[in-house]
Amino acid sequence: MRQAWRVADVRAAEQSLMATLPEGTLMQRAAAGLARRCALLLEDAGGVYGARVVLLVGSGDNGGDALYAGAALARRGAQVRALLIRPDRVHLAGLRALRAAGGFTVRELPGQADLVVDGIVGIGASGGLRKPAAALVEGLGELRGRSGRRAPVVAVDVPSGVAVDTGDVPGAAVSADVTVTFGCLKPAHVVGPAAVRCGQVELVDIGLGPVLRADPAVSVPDAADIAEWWPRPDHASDKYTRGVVGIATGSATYPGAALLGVSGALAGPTGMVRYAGSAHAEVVRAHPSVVAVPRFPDAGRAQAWVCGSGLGTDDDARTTLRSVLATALPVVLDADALTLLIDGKHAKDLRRDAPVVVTPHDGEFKRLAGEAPGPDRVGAALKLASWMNAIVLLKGDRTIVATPAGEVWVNPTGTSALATAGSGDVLAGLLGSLLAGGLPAERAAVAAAYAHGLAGRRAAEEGPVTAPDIAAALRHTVFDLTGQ
Ligand SMILES: NC(=O)C1=CN([C@@H]2O[C@H](COP(=O)(O)OP(=O)(O)OC[C@H]3O[C@@H](n4cnc5c(N)ncnc54)[C@H](O)[C@@H]3O)[C@@H](O)[C@H]2O)[C@@H](O)CC1
Repeated sequence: MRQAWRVADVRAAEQSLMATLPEGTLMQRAAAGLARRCALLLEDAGGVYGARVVLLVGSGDNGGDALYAGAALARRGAQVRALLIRPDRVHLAGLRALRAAGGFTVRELPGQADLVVDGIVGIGASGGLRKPAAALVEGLGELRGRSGRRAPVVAVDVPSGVAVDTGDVPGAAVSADVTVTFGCLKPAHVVGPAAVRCGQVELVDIGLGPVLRADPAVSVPDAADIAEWWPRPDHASDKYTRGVVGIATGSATYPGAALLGVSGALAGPTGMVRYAGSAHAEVVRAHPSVVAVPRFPDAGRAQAWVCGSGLGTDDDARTTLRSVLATALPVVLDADALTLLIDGKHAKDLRRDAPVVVTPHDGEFKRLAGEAPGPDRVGAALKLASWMNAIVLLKGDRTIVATPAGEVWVNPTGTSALATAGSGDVLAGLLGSLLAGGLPAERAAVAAAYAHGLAGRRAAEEGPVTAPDIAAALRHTVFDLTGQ
């Protein structure tokens, strides 16, 4: 897994590390790593010697990093030009180093470049990018160099203009091909529209790890985490010990929601799927292995329930939701179940010991929380999790999982292929199966989002994606992840 820390925690760690080191050591380490990555890019595009490098240099230490890295490239024969955003406020030692290496300053963006280094602003940024930097970043992607190739943009620490702690992009901002960051990841590298602006993120070790004492702001799972967590049967397993998941979604009016939830659940680790609801006949016809009944009280035992999508919002739906919440089992609430929560009539039902996972998209989030997630999606998800005492899976390009205890995960496998009707039903079913299979609720939510994203990508390889394609791709995805 990867983890990201907030600016205040990074600053505290840097300060305690700097106190033990000769002045400037950290910047030298950062600049060396930055220069190395820039040189690799130039080597791929005709070599460092003779390459035209443009540095965009802001007034803080981020600009200092760019200047020192520029000096290192100039020593290898690159033609390095620095455009100073505020010539009256520049990292003087960095500028001296650049000049001593043969680099020089320019007043305007040159017409040609083989590489652009964005050192306008780093973790010291506040608010959106200000003039004149804002105007400067507009045309960056157009610069071309030797053999007409577009000049890659390398962001120093973070792309200038992004909100580092939230991943928001409030205005003009750099879109980087590569972001070279120092010490640890920050939230902007992994969440929100900023993450897309980072391009490929490369972490340079400057020795921060041992002094980074604060809890991370967000964690990002990788395939190894999901493989480790995924419940697997062993020689002693039977259909009951693997867990039984119950699906209370869909209706005679919306049987599709039931079928999709069930198909998501069938791709999970449980040994049996039960269904309770008025789409029972359709469910059995499509999935003969499912034990389906019309009413929740007749459903039999399960280890987790999924309730919501396609259920409707009438009295019967309310009764089902109330019954599901009255169990002592982990529960996933989606779609119509979330709508039923909005009037507060189920506040008492939500006071339960077993976990509740809610899976809103932005519209549902707004109705549940009373306001849209806004620019700080992690903060918003955490607030709702704490308020509802539930795990919140906030759907999006980078789906967020937030817990009432303050943990946050961001899913890295999202794809626009998942933005299709019924996709969330498949996710909820899979999540229910992981819960019933015994995973702690936040891990079940993280693992479900991860596998769901991979399945969406896999399905997209074969053409336009519908929800049944995602469910079908899940089986292969789970096999790839777990070997089973
Ligand atoms: N602190 C450390 O130990 C290290 C810091 N390093 C670098 O230092 C950076 C942080 O340096 P600073 O604290 O000097 O801060 P920055 O260089 O990120 O930014 C500070 C400057 O940017 C201007 N600024 C702020 N918001 C702006 C906006 N919205 N539009 C335009 N200009 C804006 C401010 O006027 C200020 O002068 C890191 O991102 C990293 O690149 C690295 O050298 C590694 C070590």
